[in-house]
Amino acid sequence: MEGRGYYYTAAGAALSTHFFLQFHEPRPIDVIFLLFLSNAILLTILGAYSAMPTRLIAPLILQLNLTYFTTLSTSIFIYRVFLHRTRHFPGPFWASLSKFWAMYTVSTGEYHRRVRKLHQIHGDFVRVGPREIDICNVDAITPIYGVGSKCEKGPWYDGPMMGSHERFLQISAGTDHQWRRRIWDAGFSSKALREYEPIVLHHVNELVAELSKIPENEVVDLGLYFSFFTFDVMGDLGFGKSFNMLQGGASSDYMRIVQGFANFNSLICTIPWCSTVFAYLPKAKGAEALFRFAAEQVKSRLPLGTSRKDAFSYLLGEDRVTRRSYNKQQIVLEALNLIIGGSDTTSSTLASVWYYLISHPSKYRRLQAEIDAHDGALMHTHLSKFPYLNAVIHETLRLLPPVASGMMHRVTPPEGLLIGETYIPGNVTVGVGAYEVQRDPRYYGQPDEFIPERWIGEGPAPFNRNAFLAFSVGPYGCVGKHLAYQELCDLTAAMCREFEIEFAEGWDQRGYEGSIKDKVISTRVYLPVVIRKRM
Ligand code: HEM
Repeated sequence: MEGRGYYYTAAGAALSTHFFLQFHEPRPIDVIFLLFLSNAILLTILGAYSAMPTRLIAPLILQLNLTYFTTLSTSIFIYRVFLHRTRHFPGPFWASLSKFWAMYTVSTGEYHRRVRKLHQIHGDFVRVGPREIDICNVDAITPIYGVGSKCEKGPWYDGPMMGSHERFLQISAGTDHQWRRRIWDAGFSSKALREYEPIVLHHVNELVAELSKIPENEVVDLGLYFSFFTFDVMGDLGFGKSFNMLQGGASSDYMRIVQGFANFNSLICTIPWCSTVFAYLPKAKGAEALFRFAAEQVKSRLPLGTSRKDAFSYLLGEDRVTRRSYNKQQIVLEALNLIIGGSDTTSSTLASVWYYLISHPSKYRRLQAEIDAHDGALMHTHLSKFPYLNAVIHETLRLLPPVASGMMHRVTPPEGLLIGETYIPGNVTVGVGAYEVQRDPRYYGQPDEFIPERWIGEGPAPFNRNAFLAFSVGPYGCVGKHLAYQELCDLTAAMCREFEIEFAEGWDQRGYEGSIKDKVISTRVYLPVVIRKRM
Protein backbone atom coordinates (compact mmCIF):
# COMPACT_ATOMS: atom_id res chain seq x y z
CA MET A 1 0.00 0.00 0.00
CA GLU A 2 1.40 3.41 -0.92
CA GLY A 3 0.49 7.14 -0.75
CA ARG A 4 -3.10 7.99 0.01
CA GLY A 5 -3.95 4.40 0.86
CA TYR A 6 -2.31 4.82 4.28
CA TYR A 7 -4.46 7.87 5.09
CA TYR A 8 -7.67 6.21 3.91
CA THR A 9 -6.85 3.23 6.13
CA ALA A 10 -6.24 5.51 9.17
CA ALA A 11 -9.53 7.32 8.53
CA GLY A 12 -11.34 4.00 8.08
CA ALA A 13 -9.86 2.72 11.33
CA ALA A 14 -11.10 5.89 13.10
CA LEU A 15 -14.64 5.41 11.78
CA SER A 16 -14.61 1.74 12.81
CA THR A 17 -13.41 2.76 16.27
CA HIS A 18 -16.30 5.20 16.59
CA PHE A 19 -18.74 2.50 15.48
CA PHE A 20 -17.27 0.06 18.03
CA LEU A 21 -17.54 2.71 20.80
CA GLN A 22 -21.32 2.79 20.31
CA PHE A 23 -21.53 -0.70 21.78
CA HIS A 24 -18.59 -0.98 24.07
CA GLU A 25 -16.85 1.46 26.39
CA PRO A 26 -13.22 0.36 26.74
CA ARG A 27 -11.13 1.11 29.80
CA PRO A 28 -8.57 3.88 29.19
CA ILE A 29 -5.82 1.50 30.15
CA ASP A 30 -6.88 -0.75 27.22
CA VAL A 31 -6.99 2.29 24.90
CA ILE A 32 -3.43 3.28 25.82
CA PHE A 33 -2.29 -0.31 25.32
CA LEU A 34 -3.99 -0.60 21.90
CA LEU A 35 -2.55 2.70 20.79
CA PHE A 36 0.98 1.56 21.59
CA LEU A 37 0.36 -1.83 20.02
CA SER A 38 -1.04 -0.46 16.75
CA ASN A 39 1.83 2.04 16.39
CA ALA A 40 4.37 -0.71 17.09
CA ILE A 41 2.77 -2.96 14.44
CA LEU A 42 2.74 -0.07 11.96
CA LEU A 43 6.41 0.64 12.63
CA THR A 44 7.32 -3.02 12.14
CA ILE A 45 5.37 -3.36 8.90
CA LEU A 46 6.66 -0.13 7.40
CA GLY A 47 10.23 -0.91 8.45
CA ALA A 48 10.24 -4.50 7.23
CA TYR A 49 7.97 -4.59 4.20
CA SER A 50 7.86 -1.15 2.55
CA ALA A 51 10.49 0.44 0.34
CA MET A 52 10.17 3.69 2.27
CA PRO A 53 13.41 5.33 3.47
CA THR A 54 13.74 4.95 7.29
CA ARG A 55 13.84 8.74 7.90
CA LEU A 56 10.31 9.10 6.45
CA ILE A 57 8.69 6.39 8.57
CA ALA A 58 8.36 8.34 11.86
CA PRO A 59 6.78 11.45 10.21
CA LEU A 60 4.36 9.21 8.31
CA ILE A 61 3.30 7.44 11.51
CA LEU A 62 2.76 10.82 13.15
CA GLN A 63 0.60 11.99 10.23
CA LEU A 64 -1.40 8.76 10.31
CA ASN A 65 -2.06 9.26 14.03
CA LEU A 66 -3.16 12.82 13.30
CA THR A 67 -5.49 11.61 10.53
CA TYR A 68 -6.90 8.94 12.84
CA PHE A 69 -7.67 11.33 15.72
CA THR A 70 -8.97 14.14 13.51
CA THR A 71 -11.36 11.73 11.77
CA LEU A 72 -12.43 10.20 15.08
CA SER A 73 -13.10 13.62 16.69
CA THR A 74 -14.98 14.89 13.62
CA SER A 75 -17.07 11.75 13.45
CA ILE A 76 -17.89 11.98 17.18
CA PHE A 77 -18.73 15.69 16.82
CA ILE A 78 -21.11 15.13 13.89
CA TYR A 79 -22.73 12.13 15.53
CA ARG A 80 -23.29 13.74 18.94
CA VAL A 81 -24.61 17.04 17.62
CA PHE A 82 -26.69 15.94 14.60
CA LEU A 83 -27.44 12.22 14.84
CA HIS A 84 -27.41 11.12 18.47
CA ARG A 85 -30.59 9.56 19.91
CA THR A 86 -30.70 12.28 22.60
CA ARG A 87 -30.19 15.18 20.13
CA HIS A 88 -33.85 16.30 20.42
CA PHE A 89 -33.44 17.20 24.08
CA PRO A 90 -32.47 20.82 24.72
CA GLY A 91 -29.41 21.83 26.72
CA PRO A 92 -26.05 23.61 26.52
CA PHE A 93 -24.19 22.97 23.25
CA TRP A 94 -20.95 22.01 25.02
CA ALA A 95 -22.82 19.49 27.18
CA SER A 96 -24.06 17.72 24.05
CA LEU A 97 -20.47 17.44 22.84
CA SER A 98 -18.62 16.20 25.87
CA LYS A 99 -18.81 15.35 29.58
CA PHE A 100 -16.10 17.96 30.14
CA TRP A 101 -18.94 20.49 30.39
CA ALA A 102 -20.23 18.61 33.47
CA MET A 103 -16.72 18.24 34.86
CA TYR A 104 -16.12 21.97 34.58
CA THR A 105 -19.51 22.83 36.11
CA VAL A 106 -18.95 20.40 39.00
CA SER A 107 -15.51 21.96 39.57
CA THR A 108 -17.20 25.33 40.21
CA GLY A 109 -19.50 23.74 42.84
CA GLU A 110 -22.47 25.29 41.03
CA TYR A 111 -23.81 22.23 39.22
CA HIS A 112 -27.11 22.10 41.17
CA ARG A 113 -27.89 25.79 40.65
CA ARG A 114 -26.80 25.69 37.00
CA VAL A 115 -29.01 22.69 36.22
CA ARG A 116 -31.97 24.25 38.05
CA LYS A 117 -31.60 27.34 35.85
CA LEU A 118 -31.41 25.17 32.73
CA HIS A 119 -34.72 23.56 33.71
CA GLN A 120 -36.26 26.99 34.19
CA ILE A 121 -35.20 27.83 30.62
CA HIS A 122 -35.73 24.53 28.79
CA GLY A 123 -38.36 22.64 30.81
CA ASP A 124 -38.38 19.22 32.49
CA PHE A 125 -35.85 17.46 30.25
CA VAL A 126 -32.35 18.85 29.76
CA ARG A 127 -29.43 17.21 27.96
CA VAL A 128 -26.49 17.59 30.33
CA GLY A 129 -24.09 15.19 28.61
CA PRO A 130 -23.75 13.54 25.19
CA ARG A 131 -26.03 10.75 26.39
CA GLU A 132 -27.30 12.10 29.70
CA ILE A 133 -30.69 13.64 30.44
CA ASP A 134 -31.48 15.44 33.69
CA ILE A 135 -35.18 15.39 34.53
CA CYS A 136 -37.02 17.74 36.82
CA ASN A 137 -40.39 16.08 37.24
CA VAL A 138 -41.86 14.13 40.14
CA ASP A 139 -43.31 11.55 37.73
CA ALA A 140 -39.78 10.46 36.82
CA ILE A 141 -38.82 9.42 40.36
CA THR A 142 -40.56 6.02 40.60
CA PRO A 143 -39.72 4.80 37.06
CA ILE A 144 -36.07 5.72 37.52
CA TYR A 145 -35.40 4.87 41.18
CA GLY A 146 -38.39 2.96 42.54
CA VAL A 147 -38.52 -0.71 43.49
CA GLY A 148 -38.88 -2.74 40.28
CA SER A 149 -37.37 0.01 38.09
CA LYS A 150 -35.55 -1.38 35.08
CA CYS A 151 -32.92 1.35 35.32
CA GLU A 152 -29.54 0.37 36.71
CA LYS A 153 -26.78 2.41 38.32
CA GLY A 154 -25.01 4.49 35.68
CA PRO A 155 -21.31 4.87 34.78
CA TRP A 156 -21.02 7.54 37.51
CA TYR A 157 -20.64 4.69 40.02
CA ASP A 158 -17.37 3.57 38.47
CA GLY A 159 -15.99 6.88 39.72
CA PRO A 160 -15.73 6.49 43.49
CA MET A 161 -13.43 3.46 43.27
CA MET A 162 -11.21 5.19 45.83
CA GLY A 163 -8.23 4.00 43.82
CA SER A 164 -9.15 0.42 44.64
CA HIS A 165 -9.95 -2.58 42.49
CA GLU A 166 -12.51 -3.80 45.05
CA ARG A 167 -16.18 -2.86 44.83
CA PHE A 168 -18.19 -1.77 47.85
CA LEU A 169 -21.89 -1.20 48.52
CA GLN A 170 -22.28 2.17 46.89
CA ILE A 171 -20.56 1.20 43.67
CA SER A 172 -22.06 -2.23 43.20
CA ALA A 173 -25.30 -3.03 41.40
CA GLY A 174 -27.77 -5.88 40.82
CA THR A 175 -27.18 -9.12 42.74
CA ASP A 176 -23.71 -7.93 43.68
CA HIS A 177 -25.37 -5.05 45.50
CA GLN A 178 -28.17 -7.12 47.04
CA TRP A 179 -26.07 -9.30 49.36
CA ARG A 180 -24.04 -6.30 50.51
CA ARG A 181 -27.16 -4.26 51.02
CA ARG A 182 -28.76 -7.00 53.20
CA ILE A 183 -25.71 -6.87 55.50
CA TRP A 184 -25.94 -3.06 55.68
CA ASP A 185 -29.73 -3.11 56.19
CA ALA A 186 -29.27 -5.35 59.22
CA GLY A 187 -26.77 -2.80 60.56
CA PHE A 188 -29.27 0.04 60.17
CA SER A 189 -32.46 -1.72 61.27
CA SER A 190 -34.49 -0.10 64.08
CA LYS A 191 -33.11 -2.72 66.49
CA ALA A 192 -29.55 -1.78 65.53
CA LEU A 193 -30.31 1.95 65.80
CA ARG A 194 -31.61 1.46 69.35
CA GLU A 195 -28.30 -0.21 70.15
CA TYR A 196 -26.38 2.76 68.72
CA GLU A 197 -28.34 5.46 70.54
CA PRO A 198 -26.05 5.45 73.62
CA ILE A 199 -23.10 6.07 71.27
CA VAL A 200 -24.89 8.94 69.50
CA LEU A 201 -26.07 10.44 72.80
CA HIS A 202 -22.57 10.19 74.23
CA HIS A 203 -21.31 12.39 71.39
CA VAL A 204 -24.31 14.73 71.68
CA ASN A 205 -23.53 15.27 75.37
CA GLU A 206 -19.86 15.70 74.59
CA LEU A 207 -20.61 18.42 72.02
CA VAL A 208 -23.04 20.21 74.36
CA ALA A 209 -20.39 20.10 77.11
CA GLU A 210 -17.73 21.51 74.76
CA LEU A 211 -19.99 24.31 73.54
CA SER A 212 -20.94 25.15 77.15
CA LYS A 213 -17.27 25.81 77.93
CA ILE A 214 -16.97 28.50 75.25
CA PRO A 215 -17.16 32.01 76.74
CA GLU A 216 -20.21 34.03 75.76
CA ASN A 217 -19.49 36.46 72.91
CA GLU A 218 -16.66 34.30 71.57
CA VAL A 219 -17.30 33.57 67.91
CA VAL A 220 -17.58 29.85 67.15
CA ASP A 221 -17.71 28.16 63.74
CA LEU A 222 -20.63 25.83 64.39
CA GLY A 223 -20.12 24.17 60.99
CA LEU A 224 -16.70 22.93 62.14
CA TYR A 225 -18.07 21.60 65.44
CA PHE A 226 -20.78 19.68 63.56
CA SER A 227 -18.12 18.13 61.32
CA PHE A 228 -16.18 16.99 64.40
CA PHE A 229 -19.39 15.58 65.86
CA THR A 230 -20.41 13.52 62.83
CA PHE A 231 -16.87 12.25 62.19
CA ASP A 232 -16.62 11.17 65.84
CA VAL A 233 -19.97 9.36 65.66
CA MET A 234 -19.08 7.64 62.40
CA GLY A 235 -15.61 6.69 63.66
CA ASP A 236 -17.24 5.15 66.72
CA LEU A 237 -19.82 3.23 64.69
CA GLY A 238 -17.54 2.30 61.80
CA PHE A 239 -14.26 1.52 63.56
CA GLY A 240 -15.40 0.99 67.14
CA LYS A 241 -13.41 4.02 68.27
CA SER A 242 -14.20 7.73 68.20
CA PHE A 243 -11.83 9.91 66.17
CA ASN A 244 -11.91 12.21 69.22
CA MET A 245 -11.93 15.27 66.98
CA LEU A 246 -14.08 17.18 69.42
CA GLN A 247 -11.41 16.67 72.06
CA GLY A 248 -8.72 17.89 69.67
CA GLY A 249 -7.79 14.29 68.81
CA ALA A 250 -4.97 13.66 66.38
CA SER A 251 -7.02 12.75 63.38
CA SER A 252 -8.72 15.96 62.24
CA ASP A 253 -6.24 15.73 59.34
CA TYR A 254 -8.20 12.70 58.21
CA MET A 255 -11.32 14.80 58.06
CA ARG A 256 -9.57 17.11 55.62
CA ILE A 257 -8.29 14.16 53.61
CA VAL A 258 -11.77 12.62 53.42
CA GLN A 259 -13.18 15.97 52.30
CA GLY A 260 -10.40 16.48 49.74
CA PHE A 261 -10.95 12.95 48.52
CA ALA A 262 -14.69 13.55 48.14
CA ASN A 263 -13.99 16.73 46.13
CA PHE A 264 -11.59 14.90 43.87
CA ASN A 265 -14.04 12.03 43.40
CA SER A 266 -16.79 14.46 42.45
CA LEU A 267 -14.74 15.45 39.40
CA ILE A 268 -13.65 11.96 38.43
CA CYS A 269 -17.20 10.67 38.67
CA THR A 270 -18.33 12.98 35.87
CA ILE A 271 -15.90 11.19 33.54
CA PRO A 272 -15.78 7.82 35.27
CA TRP A 273 -13.41 6.07 32.90
CA CYS A 274 -10.70 8.31 34.43
CA SER A 275 -11.08 6.47 37.70
CA THR A 276 -9.91 3.19 36.21
CA VAL A 277 -6.62 4.91 35.38
CA PHE A 278 -6.32 6.25 38.94
CA ALA A 279 -6.68 2.72 40.27
CA TYR A 280 -3.34 1.94 38.58
CA LEU A 281 -1.50 5.04 39.79
CA PRO A 282 0.14 5.35 43.19
CA LYS A 283 -2.35 6.96 45.57
CA ALA A 284 -1.82 10.52 46.79
CA LYS A 285 0.04 10.60 50.11
CA GLY A 286 -3.06 11.76 52.01
CA ALA A 287 -5.26 9.03 50.60
CA GLU A 288 -2.56 6.44 51.28
CA ALA A 289 -2.41 7.62 54.90
CA LEU A 290 -6.18 7.44 55.19
CA PHE A 291 -6.29 3.85 53.91
CA ARG A 292 -3.44 2.90 56.27
CA PHE A 293 -5.23 4.59 59.16
CA ALA A 294 -8.49 2.79 58.32
CA ALA A 295 -6.71 -0.57 58.01
CA GLU A 296 -5.06 -0.02 61.44
CA GLN A 297 -8.41 0.86 63.05
CA VAL A 298 -10.01 -2.22 61.56
CA LYS A 299 -7.13 -4.37 62.82
CA SER A 300 -7.52 -3.07 66.35
CA ARG A 301 -11.33 -3.38 66.21
CA LEU A 302 -11.36 -6.98 64.89
CA PRO A 303 -10.57 -8.76 68.21
CA LEU A 304 -13.77 -7.31 69.73
CA GLY A 305 -15.78 -9.17 67.06
CA THR A 306 -19.52 -8.72 67.46
CA SER A 307 -19.38 -8.15 71.23
CA ARG A 308 -19.49 -4.35 70.78
CA LYS A 309 -22.74 -3.24 69.16
CA ASP A 310 -21.78 -0.86 66.38
CA ALA A 311 -22.13 -0.80 62.58
CA PHE A 312 -18.80 -2.59 62.25
CA SER A 313 -20.14 -5.61 64.14
CA TYR A 314 -22.82 -5.99 61.45
CA LEU A 315 -20.29 -5.64 58.63
CA LEU A 316 -18.51 -8.65 60.13
CA GLY A 317 -21.65 -10.74 59.72
CA GLU A 318 -22.74 -12.77 56.71
CA ASP A 319 -25.64 -12.26 54.35
CA ARG A 320 -28.52 -14.44 55.55
CA VAL A 321 -29.49 -15.43 51.98
CA THR A 322 -26.25 -16.09 50.11
CA ARG A 323 -24.05 -16.64 53.17
CA ARG A 324 -21.51 -14.30 51.59
CA SER A 325 -19.42 -12.03 53.79
CA TYR A 326 -16.73 -9.39 53.45
CA ASN A 327 -13.02 -10.08 53.44
CA LYS A 328 -10.72 -7.82 55.48
CA GLN A 329 -9.88 -5.44 52.65
CA GLN A 330 -13.56 -5.05 51.76
CA ILE A 331 -14.39 -4.27 55.40
CA VAL A 332 -11.83 -1.45 55.41
CA LEU A 333 -13.48 0.01 52.30
CA GLU A 334 -16.99 -0.34 53.75
CA ALA A 335 -15.92 1.30 57.02
CA LEU A 336 -14.47 4.19 55.00
CA ASN A 337 -17.63 4.29 52.90
CA LEU A 338 -19.62 4.63 56.12
CA ILE A 339 -17.52 7.58 57.25
CA ILE A 340 -17.46 9.33 53.89
CA GLY A 341 -21.19 8.77 53.28
CA GLY A 342 -22.32 9.54 56.79
CA SER A 343 -20.30 12.48 58.06
CA ASP A 344 -20.37 15.49 55.70
CA THR A 345 -23.97 14.80 54.65
CA THR A 346 -25.20 14.97 58.24
CA SER A 347 -22.91 17.77 59.40
CA SER A 348 -23.82 20.09 56.53
CA THR A 349 -27.52 19.42 57.27
CA LEU A 350 -26.96 20.27 60.95
CA ALA A 351 -25.29 23.54 59.97
CA SER A 352 -28.19 24.38 57.65
CA VAL A 353 -30.79 23.52 60.33
CA TRP A 354 -29.14 26.06 62.63
CA TYR A 355 -28.68 28.61 59.88
CA TYR A 356 -32.42 28.53 59.15
CA LEU A 357 -33.43 28.48 62.82
CA ILE A 358 -31.28 31.47 63.74
CA SER A 359 -32.42 33.44 60.71
CA HIS A 360 -36.09 32.70 61.55
CA PRO A 361 -36.40 33.56 65.28
CA SER A 362 -40.15 32.84 65.52
CA LYS A 363 -39.58 29.31 64.18
CA TYR A 364 -36.64 28.86 66.57
CA ARG A 365 -38.96 29.84 69.48
CA ARG A 366 -41.65 27.46 68.29
CA LEU A 367 -39.18 24.57 68.19
CA GLN A 368 -37.81 25.47 71.61
CA ALA A 369 -41.36 25.46 73.01
CA GLU A 370 -41.92 21.97 71.62
CA ILE A 371 -38.70 20.68 73.18
CA ASP A 372 -39.30 22.47 76.51
CA ALA A 373 -42.73 20.88 76.80
CA HIS A 374 -41.01 17.49 77.16
CA ASP A 375 -39.76 16.50 80.61
CA GLY A 376 -36.89 14.07 80.99
CA ALA A 377 -34.22 12.70 78.70
CA LEU A 378 -34.45 13.53 75.00
CA MET A 379 -34.43 10.05 73.48
CA HIS A 380 -35.05 9.36 69.83
CA THR A 381 -38.19 7.30 70.54
CA HIS A 382 -39.79 10.59 71.70
CA LEU A 383 -38.04 12.97 69.33
CA SER A 384 -39.03 11.03 66.22
CA LYS A 385 -42.63 11.95 67.08
CA PHE A 386 -42.05 15.69 67.66
CA PRO A 387 -43.89 17.19 64.69
CA TYR A 388 -42.18 20.57 64.50
CA LEU A 389 -38.66 19.19 65.03
CA ASN A 390 -39.15 16.74 62.17
CA ALA A 391 -40.73 19.47 60.04
CA VAL A 392 -37.67 21.72 60.56
CA ILE A 393 -35.34 18.89 59.53
CA HIS A 394 -37.40 17.98 56.46
CA GLU A 395 -37.64 21.59 55.38
CA THR A 396 -33.88 22.04 55.71
CA LEU A 397 -33.23 18.90 53.68
CA ARG A 398 -35.72 20.13 51.09
CA LEU A 399 -34.03 23.49 50.62
CA LEU A 400 -30.44 22.32 50.93
CA PRO A 401 -30.18 18.59 50.24
CA PRO A 402 -26.55 17.60 50.94
CA VAL A 403 -26.60 15.31 47.90
CA ALA A 404 -27.95 18.07 45.70
CA SER A 405 -27.62 16.65 42.22
CA GLY A 406 -24.84 14.15 42.00
CA MET A 407 -24.76 10.45 42.63
CA MET A 408 -28.23 9.50 41.61
CA HIS A 409 -27.46 8.57 38.01
CA ARG A 410 -29.17 5.61 36.41
CA VAL A 411 -29.13 4.11 32.92
CA THR A 412 -32.32 3.41 30.97
CA PRO A 413 -33.00 -0.21 29.94
CA PRO A 414 -32.32 -1.18 26.27
CA GLU A 415 -36.00 -0.69 25.32
CA GLY A 416 -35.92 2.89 26.69
CA LEU A 417 -38.16 4.54 29.27
CA LEU A 418 -41.39 6.49 29.05
CA ILE A 419 -41.75 9.40 31.49
CA GLY A 420 -45.23 10.84 31.03
CA GLU A 421 -45.37 11.31 27.28
CA THR A 422 -41.65 11.67 26.76
CA TYR A 423 -39.73 8.70 25.45
CA ILE A 424 -36.10 8.40 26.54
CA PRO A 425 -34.10 5.97 24.39
CA GLY A 426 -32.27 2.98 25.85
CA ASN A 427 -28.79 3.10 27.38
CA VAL A 428 -29.09 6.79 28.25
CA THR A 429 -28.02 8.13 31.65
CA VAL A 430 -30.91 9.77 33.48
CA GLY A 431 -31.28 11.39 36.88
CA VAL A 432 -33.48 13.67 38.95
CA GLY A 433 -31.58 16.18 41.08
CA ALA A 434 -32.98 16.63 44.60
CA TYR A 435 -32.14 20.35 44.62
CA GLU A 436 -34.08 21.22 41.46
CA VAL A 437 -37.16 19.05 42.09
CA GLN A 438 -37.45 20.06 45.75
CA ARG A 439 -37.48 23.74 44.78
CA ASP A 440 -39.98 23.35 41.98
CA PRO A 441 -43.05 25.61 42.52
CA ARG A 442 -45.29 22.89 41.04
CA TYR A 443 -44.58 20.78 44.12
CA TYR A 444 -43.87 23.26 46.91
CA GLY A 445 -45.51 26.68 47.31
CA GLN A 446 -43.02 29.55 47.84
CA PRO A 447 -40.28 27.01 47.10
CA ASP A 448 -37.28 29.12 48.12
CA GLU A 449 -38.71 30.02 51.55
CA PHE A 450 -38.02 28.16 54.80
CA ILE A 451 -41.52 27.11 55.91
CA PRO A 452 -41.40 24.00 58.15
CA GLU A 453 -45.16 24.40 58.67
CA ARG A 454 -45.76 22.92 55.21
CA TRP A 455 -44.81 19.47 56.60
CA ILE A 456 -47.53 19.62 59.25
CA GLY A 457 -50.38 20.85 57.09
CA GLU A 458 -49.98 24.56 57.86
CA GLY A 459 -47.96 25.73 54.86
CA PRO A 460 -48.74 27.20 51.44
CA ALA A 461 -50.10 25.07 48.58
CA PRO A 462 -49.06 23.14 46.65
CA PHE A 463 -47.35 20.51 48.76
CA ASN A 464 -46.19 17.23 47.24
CA ARG A 465 -44.38 14.94 49.66
CA ASN A 466 -43.42 12.66 46.74
CA ALA A 467 -41.07 15.31 45.39
CA PHE A 468 -38.79 14.89 48.43
CA LEU A 469 -35.68 13.11 47.19
CA ALA A 470 -32.97 14.06 49.68
CA PHE A 471 -32.21 10.41 50.54
CA SER A 472 -33.16 9.07 47.10
CA VAL A 473 -35.61 6.15 47.05
CA GLY A 474 -35.72 2.48 46.09
CA PRO A 475 -33.10 -0.27 46.35
CA TYR A 476 -30.14 2.12 46.14
CA GLY A 477 -31.59 4.82 48.40
CA CYS A 478 -29.71 5.95 51.49
CA VAL A 479 -29.11 3.10 53.91
CA GLY A 480 -28.14 5.52 56.70
CA LYS A 481 -31.29 7.66 56.53
CA HIS A 482 -32.64 6.67 59.96
CA LEU A 483 -29.28 7.07 61.62
CA ALA A 484 -29.03 10.53 60.04
CA TYR A 485 -32.47 11.47 61.45
CA GLN A 486 -31.41 10.15 64.84
CA GLU A 487 -28.28 12.32 64.88
CA LEU A 488 -30.14 15.34 63.49
CA CYS A 489 -33.04 15.09 65.98
CA ASP A 490 -30.96 14.21 69.05
CA LEU A 491 -28.42 16.98 68.59
CA THR A 492 -30.84 19.70 67.45
CA ALA A 493 -33.16 19.01 70.40
CA ALA A 494 -30.32 18.98 72.95
CA MET A 495 -28.91 22.26 71.62
CA CYS A 496 -32.36 23.88 71.61
CA ARG A 497 -32.83 22.92 75.23
CA GLU A 498 -29.40 24.16 76.34
CA PHE A 499 -28.53 27.22 74.29
CA GLU A 500 -29.55 30.54 72.80
CA ILE A 501 -27.59 30.90 69.55
CA GLU A 502 -27.18 33.98 67.37
CA PHE A 503 -25.13 34.82 64.30
CA ALA A 504 -21.80 36.47 65.02
CA GLU A 505 -22.05 40.22 64.79
CA GLY A 506 -21.18 41.60 61.38
CA TRP A 507 -21.47 38.25 59.58
CA ASP A 508 -23.44 38.58 56.37
CA GLN A 509 -25.82 35.63 56.51
CA ARG A 510 -27.16 36.29 53.01
CA GLY A 511 -24.18 34.55 51.48
CA TYR A 512 -24.79 31.25 53.33
CA GLU A 513 -26.81 29.33 50.72
CA GLY A 514 -24.46 30.47 47.95
CA SER A 515 -21.44 29.34 49.99
CA ILE A 516 -22.62 25.74 49.84
CA LYS A 517 -20.92 24.07 46.92
CA ASP A 518 -22.23 20.94 45.26
CA LYS A 519 -19.32 18.51 45.20
CA VAL A 520 -21.66 15.50 45.01
CA ILE A 521 -21.83 15.92 48.79
CA SER A 522 -22.17 19.56 49.89
CA THR A 523 -18.96 21.16 51.04
CA ARG A 524 -18.42 22.02 54.69
CA VAL A 525 -19.91 25.38 55.56
CA TYR A 526 -18.76 28.25 57.73
CA LEU A 527 -21.36 29.22 60.31
CA PRO A 528 -20.04 31.79 62.79
CA VAL A 529 -22.24 32.14 65.87
CA VAL A 530 -22.19 33.22 69.51
CA ILE A 531 -23.64 30.87 72.10
CA ARG A 532 -25.30 31.65 75.44
CA LYS A 533 -26.43 29.06 78.00
CA ARG A 534 -30.17 29.26 78.62
CA MET A 535 -31.29 30.24 82.12
C1 HEM B 1 -28.52 13.95 55.95
C2 HEM B 1 -27.82 12.88 55.77
C3 HEM B 1 -27.75 12.03 54.52
C4 HEM B 1 -28.21 12.27 53.25
C5 HEM B 1 -28.96 13.49 52.74
C6 HEM B 1 -27.86 11.12 52.45
C7 HEM B 1 -28.17 10.99 51.09
C8 HEM B 1 -27.95 9.84 50.37
C9 HEM B 1 -28.41 9.64 49.02
C10 HEM B 1 -29.18 10.66 48.19
C11 HEM B 1 -28.04 8.39 48.65
C12 HEM B 1 -28.40 7.67 47.38
C13 HEM B 1 -27.47 7.85 46.26
C14 HEM B 1 -27.91 7.06 45.08
O1 HEM B 1 -29.09 7.03 44.70
O2 HEM B 1 -27.05 6.47 44.48
C15 HEM B 1 -27.31 7.81 49.75
C16 HEM B 1 -26.76 6.55 49.73
C17 HEM B 1 -26.02 6.04 50.76
N1 HEM B 1 -25.86 6.62 52.01
FE1 HEM B 1 -26.62 8.37 52.65
N2 HEM B 1 -27.19 10.23 53.23
C18 HEM B 1 -27.12 10.72 54.50
C19 HEM B 1 -26.57 10.12 55.60
C20 HEM B 1 -25.98 8.90 55.60
C21 HEM B 1 -25.42 8.26 56.75
C22 HEM B 1 -25.46 8.79 58.19
C23 HEM B 1 -24.84 7.12 56.31
C24 HEM B 1 -24.08 6.16 57.15
C25 HEM B 1 -24.43 5.07 57.50
C26 HEM B 1 -25.07 7.02 54.87
C27 HEM B 1 -24.64 5.99 54.06
C28 HEM B 1 -25.04 5.81 52.75
C29 HEM B 1 -24.65 4.66 51.95
C30 HEM B 1 -23.75 3.52 52.38
C31 HEM B 1 -25.28 4.80 50.70
C32 HEM B 1 -25.22 3.84 49.51
C33 HEM B 1 -26.46 2.98 49.53
C34 HEM B 1 -26.52 1.95 48.43
O3 HEM B 1 -25.91 2.13 47.36
O4 HEM B 1 -27.19 0.93 48.63
N3 HEM B 1 -25.77 8.12 54.48
N4 HEM B 1 -27.28 8.70 50.78
